[in-house]
Amino acid sequence: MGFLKPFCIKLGLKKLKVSVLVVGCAGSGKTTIVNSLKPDKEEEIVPTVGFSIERFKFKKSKLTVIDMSGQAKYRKLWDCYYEDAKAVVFVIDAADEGSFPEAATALDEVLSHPHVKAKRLPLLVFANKKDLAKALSAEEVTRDLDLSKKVDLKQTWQVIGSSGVSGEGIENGMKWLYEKLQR
Ligand SMILES: Nc1nc2c(ncn2[C@@H]2O[C@H](COP(=O)(O)OP(=O)(O)OP(=O)(O)O)[C@@H](O)[C@H]2O)c(=O)[nH]1
Ligand SMILES: [Mg+2]
Repeated sequence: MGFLKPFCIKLGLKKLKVSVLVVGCAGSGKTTIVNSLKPDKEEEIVPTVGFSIERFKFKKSKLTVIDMSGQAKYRKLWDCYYEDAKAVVFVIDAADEGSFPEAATALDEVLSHPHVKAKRLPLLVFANKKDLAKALSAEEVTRDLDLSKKVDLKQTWQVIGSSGVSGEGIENGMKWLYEKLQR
């Protein structure tokens, strides 16, 4: 059945069930992005304590999204979820260049985790808050964080400009991820 599964999913005979891990620095917009994907959107978003698990449909897949807190005191928790994850979403506040060094260190830690390396998990980076005038573009974030050097060439990755507030770029990013997950 293993080799038939991708065909069954493509034909719509079987639903893709995947777990996606959402990480990034505190305040970068992870929960706002996850919330924008949910059919029942929450009015008020507060800093995540520890983590939050959300389950909803995206296209023909059933997504389990693990929205981690970016606060330093909860960072070690991220390590507990790589094993089951099928993809990683890393969110950067593109309007806060001061947060880039911390984001770069956090991303290095993600990419050097044994499960992420061994499974070559697809990595979607949201250069978030693009609605703000001072936000850098996806290309500028890629350059400033030296992403092409950081990410293993064999690992599938993409940087997409997004706004958790307006929703811009999020659907595109998720579509990209969805295509990678079907393989
Ligand atoms: N302008 C703008 N503000 C955003 C955007 N995304 C999130 N925010 C704001 O940024 C703040 C932090 O958003 P959260 O979604 O709580 O950030 P988080 O990454 O989940 O933070 P932690 O849970 O603490 O790790 C909130 O005030 C959001 O309204 C965006 O795309 N544009
Ligand atoms: Mg949060």
